[in-house]
Amino acid sequence: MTRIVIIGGGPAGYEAALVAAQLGGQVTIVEAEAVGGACVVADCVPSKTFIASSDVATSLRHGSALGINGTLAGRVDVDLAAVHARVRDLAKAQSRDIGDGLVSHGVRILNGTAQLRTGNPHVVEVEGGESLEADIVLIATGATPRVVRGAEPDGERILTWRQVYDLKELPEHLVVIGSGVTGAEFASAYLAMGVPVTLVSSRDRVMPHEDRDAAEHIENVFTRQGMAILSNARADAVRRIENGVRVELQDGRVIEASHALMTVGSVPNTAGLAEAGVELDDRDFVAVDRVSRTSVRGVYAAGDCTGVLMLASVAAMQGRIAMWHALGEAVQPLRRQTVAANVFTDPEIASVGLGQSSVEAGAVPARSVTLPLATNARAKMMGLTDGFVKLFCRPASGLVIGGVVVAPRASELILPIAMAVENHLTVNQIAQSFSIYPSLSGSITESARQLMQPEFD
Ligand SMILES: Cc1cc2nc3c(=O)[nH]c(=O)nc-3n(C[C@H](O)[C@H](O)[C@H](O)COP(=O)(O)OP(=O)(O)OC[C@H]3O[C@@H](n4cnc5c(N)ncnc54)[C@H](O)[C@@H]3O)c2cc1C
Ligand SMILES: NC(=O)c1ccc[n+]([C@@H]2O[C@H](COP(=O)([O-])OP(=O)(O)OC[C@H]3O[C@@H](n4cnc5c(N)ncnc54)[C@H](O)[C@@H]3O)[C@@H](O)[C@H]2O)c1
Repeated sequence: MTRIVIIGGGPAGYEAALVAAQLGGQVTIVEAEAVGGACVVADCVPSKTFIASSDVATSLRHGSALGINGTLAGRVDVDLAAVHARVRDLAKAQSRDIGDGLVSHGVRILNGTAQLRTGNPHVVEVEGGESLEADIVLIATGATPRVVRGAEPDGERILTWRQVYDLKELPEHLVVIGSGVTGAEFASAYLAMGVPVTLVSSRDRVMPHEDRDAAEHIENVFTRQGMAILSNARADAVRRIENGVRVELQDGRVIEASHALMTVGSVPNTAGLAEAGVELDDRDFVAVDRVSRTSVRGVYAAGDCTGVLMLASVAAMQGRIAMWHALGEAVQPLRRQTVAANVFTDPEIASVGLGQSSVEAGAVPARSVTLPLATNARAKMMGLTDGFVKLFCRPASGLVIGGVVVAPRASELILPIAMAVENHLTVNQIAQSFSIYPSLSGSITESARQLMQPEFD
């Protein structure tokens, strides 16, 4: 039996474990905190659960435009203790369910911090516990919030995104520092809950890695809803002052607020690996190829510790690919161009495949169309004025190569475009598919129709 030791029980680790157990491996997961990983107990699952509550606040406010008054003069009443208890309970239950699933598949779970010693066999030492010999090791140790010197989180007023669920009251004024996806999502959620938000953005626009039109669209929505966005602004220091925080920007500007939320990115949990002979890249992520192999034979790595695309779905796929490869199954290398991703702001941004920046950089020739949601019959009925659908296809063949949806629940609307990209469908094939009338997805078939080429073209 192949002995497989997996370090880290997040999506990369637990999905890999399920595949390896299914293929007959003898599998042990060593996890320092809780099964499910930071994804389930601290990052993705808690934030999306929190956002589910802020979405309700948004709907209540939006109701008055449709003749339903659920709020008092636009104010919503947030029971923060109940919101946070729900976040914690759901994360715990999810962690428990994943643990139960692993055990029922025969996976052994050990609690503790693991240290890798490479060799033949490899040895994984669990702090204060066993030494495990392994034929195959998967490093799936994830990442940790980055700390800016001079702006160290204290868990009370200066917070990481993992600490917000300990707050007893909503901030009177929240400064969110860093406008990547994490910053944008929290800024959006707190704004919906009625908190005055200032967003400190180091670039000239928020979410610099997202589709430019989508990011600008969301920035306009944020501003219209009363968020203050400071562009080209880097925080140098965040200090405690009486009853609040003082944020000092590099250009001399100062913001005083009740709380600061640091969303300035993550650093990989890869301490000790270079010493074990595992090659790291210049940012300390584990260097891997497209089937998750590291520089050491028999040692694979997956998920955030590789920095490939820091998404739970990608972590899980990298983990599965590692085990399929290690255990001799046919395997398709990771294809970044088919990965769908979603930003859970209000409205959401979902995207897949090649986008505007690749087209503008001349990396790929494409035709595209952008349909504002305001032209969609269902959107009109729902009182939606923001959002759009954008579709990209090859100029001659009409092959769908990418798309962006900005809409409420865009995460649910992107799938037909993701399927088209994955399965090499053309705009004609999407255009000929029935969408429901009236529906937001009708804008996807409509944009495909607008991109259709006559047969003789
Ligand atoms: C705020 C936020 C929201 C997010 N929302 C989404 C989203 O909506 N959708 C999405 O797809 N992605 C989202 N992500 C990204 C997603 O959370 C990560 O991509 C995912 O957690 C990566 O999984 P992983 O298995 O690599 O690592 P993790 O989930 O971080 O798990 C790694 C585990 O390894 C353990 N570990 C570390 N070192 C050791 C050691 N030496 N010994 C033993 N155990 C160890 C840790 O305790 C941890 O439990 C979000 C991220 C953040 C920060
Ligand atoms: N919905 C989702 O799928 C989801 C949600 C959250 C995070 N993630 C993933 O996690 C990864 C990390 O995202 P993130 O947003 O946490 O980090 P990030 O690194 O993408 O963004 C951090 C931002 O903070 C800025 N910054 C750094 N120091 C600063 C300072 N001193 N002052 C002001 N700004 C500063 C950076 O320039 C950057 O724009 C991404 O790959 C993202 O896709 C995904």
